[in-house]
Amino acid sequence: MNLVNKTEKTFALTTPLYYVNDVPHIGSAYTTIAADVVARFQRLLGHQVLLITGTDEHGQKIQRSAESLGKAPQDFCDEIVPSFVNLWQLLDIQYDRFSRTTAPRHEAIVKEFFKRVWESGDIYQGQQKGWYCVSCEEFKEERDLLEGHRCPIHTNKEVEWRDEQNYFFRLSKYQTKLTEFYQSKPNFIQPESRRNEVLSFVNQGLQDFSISRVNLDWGFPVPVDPKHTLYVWFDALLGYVTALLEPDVEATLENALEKWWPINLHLIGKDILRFHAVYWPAMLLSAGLPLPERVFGHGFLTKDGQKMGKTLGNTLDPIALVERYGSDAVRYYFLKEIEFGKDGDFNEVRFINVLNADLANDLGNLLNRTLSMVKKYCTENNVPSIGNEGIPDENPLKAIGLSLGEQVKQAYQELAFSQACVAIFSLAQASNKFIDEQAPWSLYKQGQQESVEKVLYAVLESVRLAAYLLSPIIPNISSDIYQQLGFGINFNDQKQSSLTAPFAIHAKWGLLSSKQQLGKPQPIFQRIEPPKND
Ligand SMILES: Nc1ncnc2c1ncn2[C@@H]1O[C@H](COP(=O)(O)OP(=O)(O)OP(=O)(O)O)[C@@H](O)[C@H]1O
Ligand SMILES: [Zn+2]
Repeated sequence: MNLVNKTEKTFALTTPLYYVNDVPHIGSAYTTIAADVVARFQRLLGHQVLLITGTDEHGQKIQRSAESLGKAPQDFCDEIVPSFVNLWQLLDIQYDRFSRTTAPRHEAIVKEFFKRVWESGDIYQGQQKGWYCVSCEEFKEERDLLEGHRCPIHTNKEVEWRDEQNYFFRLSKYQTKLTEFYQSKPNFIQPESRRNEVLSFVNQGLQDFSISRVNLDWGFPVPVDPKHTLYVWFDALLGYVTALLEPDVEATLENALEKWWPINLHLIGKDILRFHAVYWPAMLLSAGLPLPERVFGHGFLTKDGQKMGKTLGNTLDPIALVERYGSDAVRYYFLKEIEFGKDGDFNEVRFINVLNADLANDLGNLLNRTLSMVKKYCTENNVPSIGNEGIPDENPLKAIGLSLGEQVKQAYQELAFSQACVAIFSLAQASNKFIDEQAPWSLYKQGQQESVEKVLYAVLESVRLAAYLLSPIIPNISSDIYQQLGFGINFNDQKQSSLTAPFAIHAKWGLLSSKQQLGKPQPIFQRIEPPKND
């Protein structure tokens, strides 16, 4: 059966399917924002994109969370899920599919997949003994535990001893195949440090892992032995596949995989790297399916050096942040300030300083002062009729602008969001400097109208390019800038903007023309007053 029929023009990516043991927090938002930025960028490139997010609703962790509130697990999940949906809306995250592992269609996919693995002879019964972290839903090596048998990720939780009959997946059989795969696809695991972690884990020798639980009923029954419940991770990873189904087709693997498989990018935090970079490809090899293209494990947002998380409860509420500062501000800060892949702490003073410096000053003031100067010094309220040809390539802004599009494209493709921002803001900073040096107000007084218009054109065009290249990260601000420059483009209407503002045209310096009628100068980002220290 030829299950896959993917074309170059499609791009499918996933966030983790988040556990619904509690409402989402800034860590959950971090991955989802990054995924949305990648999706938006791919759409600008003209690709057909499928952004998948969702929730992982089975397993002991969820069952216990529900029990502690005296609720039935399904009711509990149904109550938590809207908090994810609402947060994504608040953050302008435009996903295409929301995959819930309790969806009836998902069970059909899981059964079919299980059957393929079963028929490969990779599932057998055995005795599982070991330390289990319910918050990770994972067995841990004794040597990795903290004092008092606590989980290194959930430092407030003790692991539990398990000794039970389970079904196992023959992971050890895939040791060589996986090693060969990692070698042939050096970009499969990113960043490099994560790849090295995985290689060293695999080199230590892979052990089979159990894929069923007893004494737990919140999950799918194991198809060949319903007394057992399927291990939550086995079913969760397949949630990515179920998400690929069109809404109205029958839930079969063939239908799911036809258009979008293999997934181009799994974006995850480093806590769940092993599942995605080792277990998942092995399961797919066993089922005879092609492997995903790339897994990127980013770092942790930390509080006092510890991973923020629902279990630890040391989280930051993204809703409060968005309500106070707006979604663009939150999106921008986390992607600009923390190198993607590394850990980063949140600090409110830093947050305010970065937003004021970059969005309010470098970009916002730049646009505002330039538009005001056009009003004052030019006879018409259109972009000065200089055009790209009127500006020599040595012009300092054009010189940066000419190569910026390609540079930023590469940064986005490498998920180097911070680098993309730095490169884009170097153009905004150069523009501010250029205005100060050229002093169009003096040129105007000296009657050098053409020189004035050249300066203003070069700056407006640079602001446009910066706004365009930032649009995946700050779609609202970019749309406002575009509107003030006379484009009727809203980057939150991605269908429209990918057609009317494709990367091939809008990422090039020199697009503005005198046809553009300028709008009223309005601040695009209000300066934030730092909190008073009292
Ligand atoms: N502190 C964090 N920093 C960055 N990403 C995070 C953070 N916390 C969660 N995530 C994102 O959420 C994923 C884990 O989802 P999960 O539902 O387990 O959330 P969690 O808050 O870590 O839960 P818990 O604390 O119960 O383990 C990570 O792989 C990552 O994508
Ligand atoms: Zn844990």
